[in-house]
Amino acid sequence: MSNLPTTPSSAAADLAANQAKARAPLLPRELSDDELAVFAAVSTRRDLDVGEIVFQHGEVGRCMYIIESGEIRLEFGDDLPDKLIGERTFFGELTLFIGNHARGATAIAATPATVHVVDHAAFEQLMLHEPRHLAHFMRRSFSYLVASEQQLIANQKRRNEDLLATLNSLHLTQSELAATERLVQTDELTNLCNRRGLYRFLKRVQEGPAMDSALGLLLVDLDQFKRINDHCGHAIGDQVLRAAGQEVLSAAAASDLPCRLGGDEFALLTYVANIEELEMRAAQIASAIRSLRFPSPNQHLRISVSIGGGMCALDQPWANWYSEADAALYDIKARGGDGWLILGSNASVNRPSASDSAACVAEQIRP
Ligand SMILES: Nc1nc2c(ncn2[C@@H]2O[C@H](COP(=O)(O)OP(=O)(O)OP(=O)(O)O)[C@@H](O)[C@H]2O)c(=O)[nH]1
Repeated sequence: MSNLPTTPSSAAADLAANQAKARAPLLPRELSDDELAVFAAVSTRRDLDVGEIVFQHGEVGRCMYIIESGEIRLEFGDDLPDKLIGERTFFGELTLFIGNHARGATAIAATPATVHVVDHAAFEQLMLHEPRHLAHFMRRSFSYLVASEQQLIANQKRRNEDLLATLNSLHLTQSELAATERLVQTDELTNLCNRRGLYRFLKRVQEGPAMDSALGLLLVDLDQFKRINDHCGHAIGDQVLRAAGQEVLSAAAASDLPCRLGGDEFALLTYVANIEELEMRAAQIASAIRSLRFPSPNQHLRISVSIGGGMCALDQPWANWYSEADAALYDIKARGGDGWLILGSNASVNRPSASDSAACVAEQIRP
């Protein structure tokens, strides 16, 4: 047991300090003069060197401490900030209230310090002889604990809200990124995939697992489209491109890739059972586009297309079979267009049926 000693300073300075202390409101965990005297009367004093451990995190506690002089650092771990506490402050009190309580922090002397150690026997003495002081001390202590707990819950709630906001913004960024990615792969005029989208699809096809059906490629190019622009204007030209794109789309199944490569060039990558089915797709596109009608200065404008195609040898680089389909397209163009040529099929150059081929764009817009 001990009494709190006075610090070795002048009496005037002590008085001023005491007056200042008397005026300043107590911090929640500071003891009043009365409380200090009551606890000092039943406690033992312990001197600590810098770095000396008072107790360890997780250790079962037996005593509470009051700092007479110096500073103690409480280390809570788990990314929680340390706390530096000073003179008159009490800590480790839960062990007296609860008994066999595991310490929630490690307490270390941050400076040379002296503490009062209040053990269970001392606490029981106080219960008998100083119940009023003890009740007041406990009420204060509980209020502090409840407030800390509420603060902890509020912090947790705020952290959860922040986390939720971060997740939401991440989600938003992801959808924006996905939308941007879709946009850079989409042709503005027809809404079909553009050349960039086609290359991504080809890469996916070659790197992905093998499919049951075979892949065929059709390259579709409008005949003499430049003349449509020249004679009917760009607006009609755009209308023709949109309508032609729609017909390529109509010939595609959900797993196929219809796209506009640029200008008046379209492509269809399509899963088919065999080359005959690929040929049927080409015929469907050619006659559908041939059936389209547009207003023109002379009379109703008819258009035709040339289509080159072939089956895709997926064990070879895609550039190989792409250039073969392109060569077939060039071939049909060189023979006057308005038809399709599928490499490897029995038929050579095909043309739309006689009923469809009554007119072509060149004749329609000839002055
Ligand atoms: N209206 C319109 N025209 C376009 C667009 N993009 C490209 N063009 C035009 O399409 C025309 C394509 O001309 P060419 O490549 O010579 O093709 P073509 O006239 O069909 O000739 P062939 O293919 O040999 O039959 C060019 O005049 C381009 O200016 C577009 O988005 N809208």
